[in-house]
Amino acid sequence: MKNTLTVAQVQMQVVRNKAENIASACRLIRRAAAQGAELVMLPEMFCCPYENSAFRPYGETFGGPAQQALSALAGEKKIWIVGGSVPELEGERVYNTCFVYNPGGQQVARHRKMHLFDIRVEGGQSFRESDTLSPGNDITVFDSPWGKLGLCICFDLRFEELARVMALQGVRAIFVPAAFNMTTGPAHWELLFRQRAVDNQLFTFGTSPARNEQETYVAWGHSIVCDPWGTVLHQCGAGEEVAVTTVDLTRVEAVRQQLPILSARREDVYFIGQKGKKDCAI
Ligand SMILES: O=C(O)CCC(=O)C(=O)O
Repeated sequence: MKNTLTVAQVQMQVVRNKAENIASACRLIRRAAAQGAELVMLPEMFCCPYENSAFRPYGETFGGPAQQALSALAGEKKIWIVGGSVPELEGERVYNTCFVYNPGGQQVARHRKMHLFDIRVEGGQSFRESDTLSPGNDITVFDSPWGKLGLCICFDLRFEELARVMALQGVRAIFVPAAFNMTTGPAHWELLFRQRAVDNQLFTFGTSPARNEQETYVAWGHSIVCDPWGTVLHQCGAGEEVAVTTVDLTRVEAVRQQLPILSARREDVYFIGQKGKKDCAI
């Protein structure tokens, strides 16, 4: 198993033209590959404005143009690509989906966002993804030369159970294409990435679009990498950036050994209801 991983996070500016977004993503992925990235990661909805009215018209079925471009580029550059997310059309439904490609250009994972982002913060951000999107129902973990890796999309990160299940399945890093906003970004972005990293003693990578003040939904930016100790190894600003970070994955096993919290959990008492009779999953 490889222990050193160089990741590039493409914090790109998303515009209103889908083809232009795909072209920008490819241009920045090429730049990342030239800088030595072994795995390149894009933001949530990298080829679509983050807007309910846009998800269906910008969407694509399985094997659509954004997916084809990323698969071809992964094969050409012999890199891994965690392809942010795209609106994926299937029948009447639209999913917020992340596809992952290996250096052979094969799609090796697909995560459909499981928790839809429906919030209404007084005096701040409102959004209802469930007006247009359907939730996925599967936890996504995939094999790589660096061991098992996990995926979740933006709001999914708020659900500690999801990250915990992935950690218990053995993942060493969780990749999170995301687009927090100007209300929840400053309040919770860094906190959540550090929190999931510390709780589960693994790396977290969050990649956001660059901020665009003209858009209806203004992304926070601040793409981030946290290590299993909760240290922020890199955090971008708000503008367009390709951030390249090399991590030492043996930190996962080292921290788990030095501070053994995962192995010290008391599963025998973590349940709600009568002792010995688990009637509520946690
Ligand atoms: O959880 C948040 O604050 C932001 C989530 C979000 O923007 C999303 O799920 O797309």
